[in-house]
Amino acid sequence: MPEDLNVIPPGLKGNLVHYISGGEEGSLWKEYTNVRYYTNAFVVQGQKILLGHKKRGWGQEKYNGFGGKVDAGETSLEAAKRELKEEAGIDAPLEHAGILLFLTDGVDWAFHIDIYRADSYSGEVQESEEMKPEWFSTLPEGTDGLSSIPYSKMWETDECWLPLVIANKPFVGRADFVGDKDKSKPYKWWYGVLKDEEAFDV
Ligand SMILES: COc1nc(N)nc2c1ncn2[C@H]1C[C@H](O)[C@@H](COP(=O)(O)OP(=O)(O)OP(=O)(O)O)O1
Repeated sequence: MPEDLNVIPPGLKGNLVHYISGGEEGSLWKEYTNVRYYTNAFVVQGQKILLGHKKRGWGQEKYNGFGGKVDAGETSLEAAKRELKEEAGIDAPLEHAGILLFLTDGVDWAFHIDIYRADSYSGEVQESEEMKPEWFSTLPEGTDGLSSIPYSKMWETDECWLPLVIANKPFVGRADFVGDKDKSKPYKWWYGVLKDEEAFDV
């Protein structure tokens, strides 16, 4: 059956090549009135990716990229570079890789997360108050003594889009969660690969 490329969820736009979706049949996307802007950055070097084990706050004990809120007066890219420096101690030539929209219970706003990636960095990777950085293999079987990406210790559905970051394919996606904070579970999700970066137009 051909894909219906007009099914992009509310809050996203893009020039789609293909998508994946899942969740409870017949469930609806949540309504939201506000958006809060965040960043999340990944350094990918050959078959290695740098993740951080979050030590406090939202997503504590999960592995993730490095990022946080975009402060007033900052661009998203400036915020991404600042957060990478604060949380992992490094500078990197970050490039925009994707946009994610996450909704969860208890708030009437959506997380809009600009995803960035870089193939190189400068400085020394260092643990911070917020994150403990750790290299993982991008290969499912691990490589060079590194474990594979610990998807079971990450936000659910990360497995849908992190391979796109690694493969450098532009994407947009949305996941709506139900339940309390860090214990929330996705009930509906959708991730689409875009033809080109210009298609990021949310
Ligand atoms: C499914 O939901 C999420 N999945 C993933 N992979 N990442 C998420 C999700 N929801 C939020 N995030 C990311 C976005 C940011 O990178 C962090 C949260 O940022 P944080 O709350 O730590 O923001 P800071 O500005 O660093 O906070 P402080 O005020 O504590 O410094 O998680």
